[in-house]
Amino acid sequence: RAETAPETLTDGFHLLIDALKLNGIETIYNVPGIPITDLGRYAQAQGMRVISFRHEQHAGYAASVAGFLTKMPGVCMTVSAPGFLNGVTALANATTNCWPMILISGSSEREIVDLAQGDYEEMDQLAMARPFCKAAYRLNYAQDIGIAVARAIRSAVSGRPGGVYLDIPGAMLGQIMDGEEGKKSLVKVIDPAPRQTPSKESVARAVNVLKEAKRPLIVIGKGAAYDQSDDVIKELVEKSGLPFLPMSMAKGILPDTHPQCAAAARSLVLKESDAVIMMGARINWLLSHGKGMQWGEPGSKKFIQIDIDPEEMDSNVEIAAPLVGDVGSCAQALIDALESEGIAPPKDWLDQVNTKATANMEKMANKLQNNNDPMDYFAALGVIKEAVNKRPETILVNEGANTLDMCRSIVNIHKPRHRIDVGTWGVMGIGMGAAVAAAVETGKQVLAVEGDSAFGFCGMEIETICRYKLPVCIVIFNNNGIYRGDGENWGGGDDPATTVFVEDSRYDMMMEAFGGVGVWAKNPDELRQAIEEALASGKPTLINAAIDPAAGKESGNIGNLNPSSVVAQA
Ligand SMILES: Cc1ncc(Cn2c(C)c(CCOP(=O)(O)OP(=O)(O)O)sc2=O)c(N)n1
Ligand SMILES: [Mg+2]
Repeated sequence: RAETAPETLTDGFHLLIDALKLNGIETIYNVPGIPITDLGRYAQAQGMRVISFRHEQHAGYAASVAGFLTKMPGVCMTVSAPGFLNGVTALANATTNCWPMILISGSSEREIVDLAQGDYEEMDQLAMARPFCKAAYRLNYAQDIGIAVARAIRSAVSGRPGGVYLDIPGAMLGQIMDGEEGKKSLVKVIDPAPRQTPSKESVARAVNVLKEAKRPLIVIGKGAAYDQSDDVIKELVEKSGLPFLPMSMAKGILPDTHPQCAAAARSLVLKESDAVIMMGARINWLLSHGKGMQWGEPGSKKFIQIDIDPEEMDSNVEIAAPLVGDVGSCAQALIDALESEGIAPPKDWLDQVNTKATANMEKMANKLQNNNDPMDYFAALGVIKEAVNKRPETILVNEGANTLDMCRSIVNIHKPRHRIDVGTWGVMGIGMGAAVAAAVETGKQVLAVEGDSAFGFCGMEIETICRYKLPVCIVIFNNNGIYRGDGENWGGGDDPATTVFVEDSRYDMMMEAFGGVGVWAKNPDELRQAIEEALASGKPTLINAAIDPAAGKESGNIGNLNPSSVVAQA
């Protein structure tokens, strides 16, 4: 084969890039290193966007958020063993969130791994990845790249989306083959995530439940946001006249200011509703598994569940009307069926919900207009709320405990997929990877509202944000603590047991070190001014917002999940 003229030759490096590009994947989120450094260079040379991070976990979070935003698998590329393991956290988080992502990691040759002969960064990565993802494949031959990439894409986005691992031994990249043969070996995936329509019987069953309901509710989950069937969802909500409760990353499919939004009356609608449509929302810990006092008397409501995965049904509570299919197809089927049944909207119930929601919003509004010194969460979030209301195109990224829980209920979202947060796991450290992906994939301005502890998990990526000059404004709610410190030692003291950070840490100076704009905001007016300038300029900015350490509560709204010790209290 040596006599073949070089220009007709290809190799594993170039076939992998060709396969990704053939399937519309234009961006790789990575950390370069052996054996994938040249792969990244060749990808750039062939016009792909290669975004290099400081740690693979955040490259992986970025890839998974790209998957959530685009319905195409985000690609994270890492070196072997430690780099692969750093990416696995993001791969597992993507799978838990049902976001499509492909982790491509360089690896050692099988024959060395299987004899445990101690290769550079040797690890049986394929075996290690399997428990944390939807599917895992290993490439041994360059001619298989086309089919392997096709399989990885289809596994990532079909059915319930999730993380997929693709293991690429270094030697495979260097394998050569005839250029024409190589081209023929590539596969363009056809219809990787086919629409799945619900059966007529299942739709009729769901309509029967709604016919008897006096106080129905729609809970909209991030699965519905992912589905991008925004108009159909809006039509179902508005034609049915039902109140809707958006889960945090479903906010904005219909604006939080919509007259049927029940977010501000969450306790009322969960307790009093007698039929609940779960739309791309799983009944898991985020909804107390559908049990307990917040759901009213046991058996007091019937559940209709829309999910792409039939096995999700009855996972926590009995589902009276399972609707298996993609959100868009199920919503359309319900619209058609409700129209033919002529079910009247539950006007009295909606008025009751609206009255409660309006009263709660007024109560909250009064708390947001304060100039307390030191600043508290309410005042700081009042500024964030105004800023997003003024620029609804801004994509909000959010993590922390109080910073997360209070922001979720106070800051309105007006557009679909414009709020990205900690997802199903409640993982800290998602923020900077999410901010990079949101800016890179959409080109929009990003506002990342971070607890100071949460920021600590991903803070080094501000250098990545500055290096690519991304339109990201980071606001750190700096209450000097992972929560609030441990009470009696509040103030930092010299007791190492405290969970208090260095008081008044100057995170803003970190940003200036990388050429970004750094601001220390000590009151709502300074915070407002700094955010306004950042969103107007689009410059990478970090605003260090001083928050009263005594504000908020440990673990935000989920402190009840902590086990308690009887002995300690004795
Ligand atoms: C990877 C990881 N580690 C630890 C936690 C536990 N955790 C941690 C460490 C939080 C930080 C809260 O502190 P913060 O400064 O980010 O927010 P507030 O001070 O505003 O509450 S919130 C939370 O659930 C987590 N969720 N994820
Ligand atoms: Mg904090």
